[in-house]
Amino acid sequence: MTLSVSPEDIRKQSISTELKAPVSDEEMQQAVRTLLLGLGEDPDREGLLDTPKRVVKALKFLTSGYHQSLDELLNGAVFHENANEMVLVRDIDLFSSCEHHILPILGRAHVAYIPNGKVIGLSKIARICEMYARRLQVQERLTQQIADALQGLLQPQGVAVVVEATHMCMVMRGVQKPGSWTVTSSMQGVFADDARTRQEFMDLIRHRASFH
Ligand SMILES: Nc1nc2c(ncn2[C@@H]2O[C@H](COP(=O)(O)OP(=O)(O)OP(=O)(O)O)[C@@H](O)[C@H]2O)c(=O)[nH]1
Ligand SMILES: [Zn+2]
Repeated sequence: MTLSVSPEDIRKQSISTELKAPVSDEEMQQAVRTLLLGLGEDPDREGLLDTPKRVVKALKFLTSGYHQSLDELLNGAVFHENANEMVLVRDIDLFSSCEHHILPILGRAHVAYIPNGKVIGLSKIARICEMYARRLQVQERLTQQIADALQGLLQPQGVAVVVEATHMCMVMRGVQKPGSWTVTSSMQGVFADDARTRQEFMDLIRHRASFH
């Protein structure tokens, strides 16, 4: 199996800690301690003693997508197959972090493609979403990166990605609009060129599954 995403592209998908100024966990924890002090808290009270350590651990997990690559998460699960009907994985839960405030973006992704000789393991579609979500993001880029990854890996007839999400930076602070949510999409190939294919995708992401 040959991937059309070059090793160089795949390498660029992950940000190596070696390339960045090395910052120790200790220094990161000190920074959280400073934040706590700035908030008027006492970082030495019992409940906060381990908070710097916990915050650093949590943030590292929430951005662990920087250290993953498509190659690694795919584990070879691209198969030659003569399917040429739409494949859609719907309602993939997404937990990301906005790059402006480092606050949660909570939502769902719907990802479809029409194969062109190759299919991908279904779980890998959710893993691709997760890898890009676990970085500091804007919703538009997250949506585009998911679509570009599938396009690059499969050269399908088309890819469609819709992300529906609510941004805690717009809910809990700032403009404070709890009911608001944002829809972003990336349509490539036949989904961009053919209104009927795009409509079929839009209908499929709206219909109720019979087993629900
Ligand atoms: N396009 C886009 N904007 C986002 C996303 N997440 C957060 N934002 C916006 O980024 C903008 C940052 O604006 P600034 O004025 O620099 O920051 P701010 O003062 O915190 O803005 P407010 O949220 O309006 O209080 C805000 O309008 C956010 O709503 C995203 O995924 N995509
Ligand atoms: Zn934000």
